[in-house]
Parts: sequence; structure tokens; C-alpha cells
Amino acid sequence: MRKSTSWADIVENAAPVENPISGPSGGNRAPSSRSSYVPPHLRNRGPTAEAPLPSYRGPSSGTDRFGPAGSGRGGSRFDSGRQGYGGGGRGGSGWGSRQGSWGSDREVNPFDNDDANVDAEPVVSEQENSGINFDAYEDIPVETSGENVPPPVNTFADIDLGNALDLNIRRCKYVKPTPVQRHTIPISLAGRDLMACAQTGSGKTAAFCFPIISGIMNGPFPERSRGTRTVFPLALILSPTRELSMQIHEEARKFSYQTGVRVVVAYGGAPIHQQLRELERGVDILVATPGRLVDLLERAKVSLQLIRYLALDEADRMLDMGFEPQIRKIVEQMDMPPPGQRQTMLFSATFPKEIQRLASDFLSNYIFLAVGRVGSSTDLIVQRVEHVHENDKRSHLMDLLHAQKANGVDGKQSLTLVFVETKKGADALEHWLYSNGFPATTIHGDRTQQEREQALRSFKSGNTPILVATDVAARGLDIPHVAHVVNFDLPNDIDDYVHRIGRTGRAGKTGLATAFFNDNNMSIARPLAELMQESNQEVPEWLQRYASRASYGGKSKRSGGGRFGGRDFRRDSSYSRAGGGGSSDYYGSNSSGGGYGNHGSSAYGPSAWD
Ligand SMILES: Nc1ncnc2c1ncn2[C@@H]1O[C@H](COP(=O)(O)OP(=O)(O)OP(=O)(O)O)[C@@H](O)[C@H]1O
Repeated sequence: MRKSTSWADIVENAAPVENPISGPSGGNRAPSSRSSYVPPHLRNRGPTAEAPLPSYRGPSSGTDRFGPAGSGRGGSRFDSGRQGYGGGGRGGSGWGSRQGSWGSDREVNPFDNDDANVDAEPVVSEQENSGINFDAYEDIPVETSGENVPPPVNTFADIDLGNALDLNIRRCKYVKPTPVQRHTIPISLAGRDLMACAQTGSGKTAAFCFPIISGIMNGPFPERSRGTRTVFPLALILSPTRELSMQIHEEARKFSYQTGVRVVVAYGGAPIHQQLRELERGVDILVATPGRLVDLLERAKVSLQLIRYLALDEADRMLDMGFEPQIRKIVEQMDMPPPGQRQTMLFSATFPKEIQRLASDFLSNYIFLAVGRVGSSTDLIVQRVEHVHENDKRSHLMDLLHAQKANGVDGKQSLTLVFVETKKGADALEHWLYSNGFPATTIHGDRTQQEREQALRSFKSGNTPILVATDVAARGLDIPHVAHVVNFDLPNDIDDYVHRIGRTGRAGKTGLATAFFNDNNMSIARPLAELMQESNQEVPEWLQRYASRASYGGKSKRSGGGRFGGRDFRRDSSYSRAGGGGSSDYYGSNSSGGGYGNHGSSAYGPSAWD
């Protein structure tokens, strides 16, 4: 076990001993009457803490990507109608209040328990963190490409994220950054655009949230008024599903607790008026699904003019055929500052080359990062493939569930996620399971949002330990204690398989994934056998035979092979020939090469997701 120094370092280097909950700046700060911009970290300071005027500097002090001070965008229209700032912020004296920076609203503690009161707890040890097997990360393969890649860090203490954010990291019991965090946080703090490919469950959410929150805490950014018809967030995080947006929002709220940075979520299927009310109370970071965001933009409730940070989670899904037009509209046609004037971060566990090509339109001089497979769907998940005829699937599933029940921990059945291809199929299987004595529920695009949320809650709590799902639950969802993922119907696309099985084996924990294969799944035989082989899984001989018979077919888009979940498409000789250019301007080019209409493939339109 390596000696943990990170939190000791943080504590040693922390600002003078102040209680984070009832620090000297307290909550009874008089609202400032000054009309100039006050960055969040200074908003709770005493009257002597003069804030600089807006300078339109970027998130990183080391870059001038957003141009010189007062370079034209925004301006005085945002300088009126300012309300009192209550609390939040970072550093020595500013963050003691529990109030948010957007006014006197009391900030609800997003931590489940007393974790907000970190000073009352001993410094957590490595063993006490949330279960990441850090030893497994020691020799993880990492590939970076791009110009002047900032070096990775080893501990959170090596990065200046600000005291308030550091405390929240500690409240989350994150002791050490995961590999993707070690590499991407310095890159993002340096103001660089990023395309990052790292395994499922490896901590990508924090990897994009931390630099955004820290950047906003550091400001300055133009002042924005509250209670106006249109709101101007500084950061936009887009994700493909409602549940994933809700989850990112919950995480981001924890990370930004008492920082003065306000996070709001907007997604379809839920009443828009409630979301509008939240927005009107102020927003720094907007987490959204594309459909609801377009709605808000068209109603002029949200403006993207002041966006400085854009993050696309599950970026390859966001840019495949189902979503790409909406994403292009949001990013290119709705007043968002162009690449170079905003910082763009794209994250996923899979990055097919043709999607990388499309994504490069949104990026400027970006760094590509692929973090190897340790901690991923492939090393910590035991993958099994069984040949099961279509008509035998149900009884086979029942055998698996019986076996699992018998192996339950502490008399409790561990959670099982069963993926099927269609919404009807999900309902039918749930009904069948239920009538055979297995407590199951279902999540898919035909259920109301309320039903979807209720199903997820019931599954997470263990009340209904079997969840039958379509691909709406395949990506991003972080549900502790999912011990088994069953691909009752295999997907056609190997990347979908990677995301599905990634619902288990997260954050260094082990998991099991079982797939039912039959003649209907020929198209995935070869990529599946390859994936399993790459990750040292036992590949049945019969699957090898299917694989050698099968051609790749139209659906396969294995990202890069080798030991990585993806490879920088700019390294392809074909890209160079197509106009990527020589080494120096090669990485800086925003050219997509043109003509890539036939990218990706998806059976799911955005409406079922968003
Ligand atoms: N540094 C850390 N230390 C301990 N746990 C962490 C750390 N960073 C993240 N985690 C935990 O790891 C789990 C997985 O993180 P996250 O959901 O961000 O994964 P992901 O890479 O986005 O996965 P996916 O590809 O499936 O979306 C979460 O429960 C998160 O709280």
C-alpha cells in the first residue's frame, strides 16, 4: 500500500484554521452595492475585498485564448440589476458561509449525511476511500497526442483547485485522482481543449467538473443579473439521457458545495416551469440534455453567449446520427463563442474515429488522451458469453438469477441489470420475471419520466434488485452494487456492449457480465471475440468460429484496437493525406476533412433519450 500524502498535504497547506461551516465570513454579509463584477470566490468577502472589473480572461491564467480584456463580447448589458451576493467562494476567508453566491438562498447540503462537516472527521486514509483499487492503476497505459501536453499530477494536492473544492473532494472521500483525472485535470486547468477516452467507471465526471468549477471560482467573468428573462450560464455540460444529466448535476452540486458556483439541470420529460424557476435563481453551470436545451434556447430563456466551458459527456453518442444535428445547432448556431474562445472537453469510454473527425470541428488545438483499460469494463469485469437460443433465453435468465440469489451477500440479492433491445421486450420480460417471483422493474423511453426515476430509485435502493433496461440505461449511470449485467439481447454495436457492461465493475470494483449469443448476433461476433481477447477473457471456441465466419458488417466501429479504448484519429495517415497537414499545424487544424456524412449508426432517436 502506498503511503497516502494527498490529504495530509492539503490539510497542511490549507488556509488558516477556520471552520468551513461557520467560518469568520459567516452568513451575515451585507449585499454589496457595487455594480462591478465580483467573482464567486470573492462574493462573500468583506467590503475591503475589491473585485477586479471583468476582463474576459479565460479559466486559466496561463492562456489568452479568450482574448484581451473587454474584447467585445458581452459588456455592460450584464452589469445591471445585480442582487446581493451571499456566500461561497474559495480561499482564506471567503467560503465560510453556507449561502450560495447567487443570493440569500440557503444552499442545501448535497452530501447524504454529516460529510459536509469534514473538520469533525479524521483525515481519510487510502483504505477508506470509495473503493478504487489504486494499485491496479500503477502501470496503466496512457496515450496522449497534441502539442505541449501538460504533465500529469499524482495527488489532488499537486493541483490548485481552490480550498472549497478541495474540501468537497475530501467530503466525497476521493483520496487520489484516478488516472483519467491525473492526466486531464492539468490539461484542462491549462486552458486546453481535450478529447479524452477512458474506461467506464473511471471517474470522468469529476475529471471535467473539477476544472470547470475551479475555473469559475477563479473568474473573473462578466457579471450576470438574476431574475431576468434570459440567463447566461458560463459552462454547459451536455449528456445524452435525462438520468445521466440528473446524475451529473448531483455530482457537480457536491463538488461545488459552498464554492459559490451554482449548478442547474434541465432535461426533458419534467415540467419546464420548475426548471425555469431554478434557472432564474442564477446559473453558472448548466447541465442539460440537448432537446430540452434547444427548447430553452428557442424560448430565449437561456443564452449561450457567455459560455466559456463546454463539456460533452458520452461525446461519441452525442455526435452520432441520433444527436449530431441538435448538437451542431447548439454549439454552432446559438451564439456560443467559437472554438478558441471557449474551452471544450469531450469525454467518453469509446471514440470511433469517424466521430473523432466530426468532434474535431468543435475543438481548437486539442489534446487527445486515451487512458488504458485498467479499472474498465474489460479488466475488472469478468465477461461470459453463452450460446442461448431465442426461445430459451427466459429460462436461462431465471437460472442465472436463482444462482445469484443463492450467492447473495448478507442475505441480500445483489443488483442485476438486464439489457434488452426493445421497449416492448423490456415490458414483457419485466412482467414475466415479476409473475415468476422475481422483483423486477423497467426503464425505457416509453415510460413517463416519473416512472423512469421511480424505477431507478427502486433499483438503486435494492427494493427491486432486477432492472430490465433498453440502451437508455447503457451509458454513464453510476449505480453502486450492480454485480451482474446480463445482455439478454446483445446490441449490434460493440461500443454499446462496452458501455452496457460498464454499469458493473466501476471505480476499481469487480463485476460480472453475461451475454446471450445466438445466430441473430452474427454482426457482433468478431468485435466481441476481439474485445474479450484483448481483455484476457476466456473466448469460447464456438464464438471464435462465429467470429472467423463473420465479416465486420456495417455496424462495427471498434475504436482503435490495441490496448486502448481509442486512438487519436489525427495519427492516421489517411487523415494526414486528407489535409491534416504536417506535424505542427496538424494538431491545430480544425478541419474535419469534410464529407463525413456516414458516421456512426444508432437505432435510437434523441426523443427516447432526451
Ligand atoms: N478520485 C476518486 N477516488 C475515488 N472514487 C472516485 C474518484 N473519482 C471518481 N470516483 C467514483 O468513481 C465512480 C465512477 O465515476 P464516474 O461515474 O465519473 O465514471 P465515468 O468514467 O464517467 O463512467 P462512464 O464511462 O460509465 O460514464 C463514481 O462513483 C465516483 O464517485
